[in-house]
Amino acid sequence: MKRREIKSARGKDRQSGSSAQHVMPKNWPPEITYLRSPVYSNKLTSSELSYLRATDPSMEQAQAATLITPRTPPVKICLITSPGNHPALHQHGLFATRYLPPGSFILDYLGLYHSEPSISDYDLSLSRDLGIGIDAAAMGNEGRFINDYRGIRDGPNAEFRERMVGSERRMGVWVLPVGKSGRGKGVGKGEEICVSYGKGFWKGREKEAKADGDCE
Ligand SMILES: C[S@@+](CC[C@H](N)C(=O)[O-])C[C@H]1O[C@@H](n2cnc3c(N)ncnc32)[C@H](O)[C@@H]1O
Repeated sequence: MKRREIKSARGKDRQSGSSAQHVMPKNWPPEITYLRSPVYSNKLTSSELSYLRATDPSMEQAQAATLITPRTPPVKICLITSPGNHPALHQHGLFATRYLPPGSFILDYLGLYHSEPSISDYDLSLSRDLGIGIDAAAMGNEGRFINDYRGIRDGPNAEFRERMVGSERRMGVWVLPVGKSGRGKGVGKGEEICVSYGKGFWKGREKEAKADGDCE
């Protein structure tokens, strides 16, 4: 399958092999490559590649109604300047540009599909069993700016869930469904989109901080 990667050029980008133009999202960092589809590490084994590109009929069926990927996701990248107690103050976050109903698809988390150990803050697990992750540290899309809900709101309003796009496995970001508790209310226009990174992410951070402290 041919991959199309978009390279930065004075804010406006051209898709290679196509005449389609794509304007980079506002506030996109120029040093990060903006992607519209995943990039595969050349170190992935053939069995890892077949997992990533396998056709899983049950998933395809389940996602049939949501397979159309909007060209421009309903999000914006914002520098967080307020409130002053936001835990990611002076970093960026991802915000909804319109009301997003419960259970709706927002965008895919794009980056480098790889299976090497990583300590990147932007590495999202795609298969724990195979050790495959999606690292958006050096390349990715708006998904890399989604913050964890802790310290921002009572709970997440979005979640990561796998989906198939054709025969390609992706990690999508979805608005939380209404759910049994009825807490999934959707994401309001202008509201920050937050997921749960999982306790493991923050435990790993604690360990790193402790190890750093031990060296002082
Ligand atoms: C995937 S990035 C999210 C985007 C990041 N804020 C940025 O501007 O690039 C993950 C990093 O964001 C920060 N972060 C995300 N959620 C956070 C939270 N709830 N509290 C503190 N830091 C958070 C942490 O530094 C974390 O390593």
